[in-house]
Amino acid sequence: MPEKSMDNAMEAASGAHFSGLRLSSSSSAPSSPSSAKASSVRSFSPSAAASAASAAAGAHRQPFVIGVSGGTASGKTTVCDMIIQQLHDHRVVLVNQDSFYRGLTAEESERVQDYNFDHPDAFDTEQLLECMGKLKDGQSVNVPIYDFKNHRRCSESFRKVNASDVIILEGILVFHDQRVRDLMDMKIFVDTDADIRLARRIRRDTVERGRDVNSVLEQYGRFVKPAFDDFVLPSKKYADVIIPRGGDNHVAIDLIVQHIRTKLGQHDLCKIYSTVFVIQSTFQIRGMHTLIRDRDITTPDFVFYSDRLIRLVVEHGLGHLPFTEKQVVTPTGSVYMGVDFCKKLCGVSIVRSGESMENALRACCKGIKIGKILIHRDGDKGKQVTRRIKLLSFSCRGEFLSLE
Ligand SMILES: Nc1ncnc2c1ncn2[C@@H]1O[C@H](COP(=O)(O)OP(=O)(O)O)[C@@H](O)[C@H]1O
Ligand SMILES: Nc1ccn([C@@H]2O[C@H](COP(=O)(O)O)[C@@H](O)[C@H]2O)c(=O)n1
Repeated sequence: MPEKSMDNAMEAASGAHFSGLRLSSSSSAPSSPSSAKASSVRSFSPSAAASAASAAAGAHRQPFVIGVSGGTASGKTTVCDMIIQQLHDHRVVLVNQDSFYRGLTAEESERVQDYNFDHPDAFDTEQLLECMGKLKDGQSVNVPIYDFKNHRRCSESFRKVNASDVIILEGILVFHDQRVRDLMDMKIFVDTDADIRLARRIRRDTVERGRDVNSVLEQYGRFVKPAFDDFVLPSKKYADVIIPRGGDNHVAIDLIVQHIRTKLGQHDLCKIYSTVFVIQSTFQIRGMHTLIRDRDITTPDFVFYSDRLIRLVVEHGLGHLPFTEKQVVTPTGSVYMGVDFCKKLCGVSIVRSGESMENALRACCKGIKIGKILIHRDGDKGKQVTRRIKLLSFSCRGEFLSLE
């Protein structure tokens, strides 16, 4: 695995409360220097780097899917554009539910003023699901382009949408069908006053969609408002986040973007490196990370809280080691079906990097043998760096936990 990319990924995902560990099992002594830097605790194996690298190469990263719903002209598209703009360092694509409006029959086209474009049946939801499924699977898709002036899809042109880190699905009824909702990692409802929406709709439909004011008002009263009350508003309950005032609400959009960034960080890391485990953050953990980052902390406090954090990482790392089943008889005579720790466990700490973790490992594993590895870097800034590895006074067979 390219060491740098692993380090960078860790760094990017860390925030103030990240603790990572990478594991693999080995029964041979350490031999490869190439995987010797990156995380906090890991068992040492020459194959670890290779398997993680192949996981990185072959792994398909699941995109983060965001649904954005709300009434007509509430500002859904505007909010999506703002999110996309602020997530500029991620690949984000927008899919509009409008693209999946069904084509009208000749009869329907003749009496288009009687057609209800706000009813769930107006959309080809099966096609939408197929398209979203492909995108989630990492395939690119051709999305139809809808022509609002002529109420039909452009038959000869499509918009190619590539697989991406983030997929935003936007539309008045994207929360209506449970199968569509189930695709979403986050649901946003844009909540804008009905009068404002109607005013915007009149302006937009007359300027951009080739309508006259009368037809907009007629359609609004007959179909748009009733369907909003019957289908759109009831789907608001599925939203995780409700944004009042749409695109004017910069605070809400900032918070949403921050949340997506955090999710993408952890999401990516664990997907790319299948042997990376991220310890669940708690206020205790964040509190300790805050203390040790405070430049005014005293040395004894720094040591105390670092040790506590290290202990958590070591405990967590041990939890990923193999075990065997074991039964014991309790003092009251009942049988307890438990597990036994792995028998042969050794620690290897990287000199000047993992030694601070040795005490925690000793405290957790009675009598554990800990060896040391010295990694010597030759080379200068800007020049090629080679590493020489030296195993200092150690012999042990079994599971290795490397501390670095
Ligand atoms: N915060 C806003 N202030 C003023 N006009 C807005 C605002 N948000 C959207 N609009 C306008 O209202 C219309 C509908 O907005 P849009 O984002 O396309 O809504 P939706 O996608 O929900 O139909 C567009 O013409 C847009 O320029
Ligand atoms: N041929 C069509 C298709 C749809 N509409 C209206 O579009 C609205 C949904 O789009 P928004 O951008 O406003 O979310 C919906 O309310 C339909 O009435 C249309 O007028 N003609």
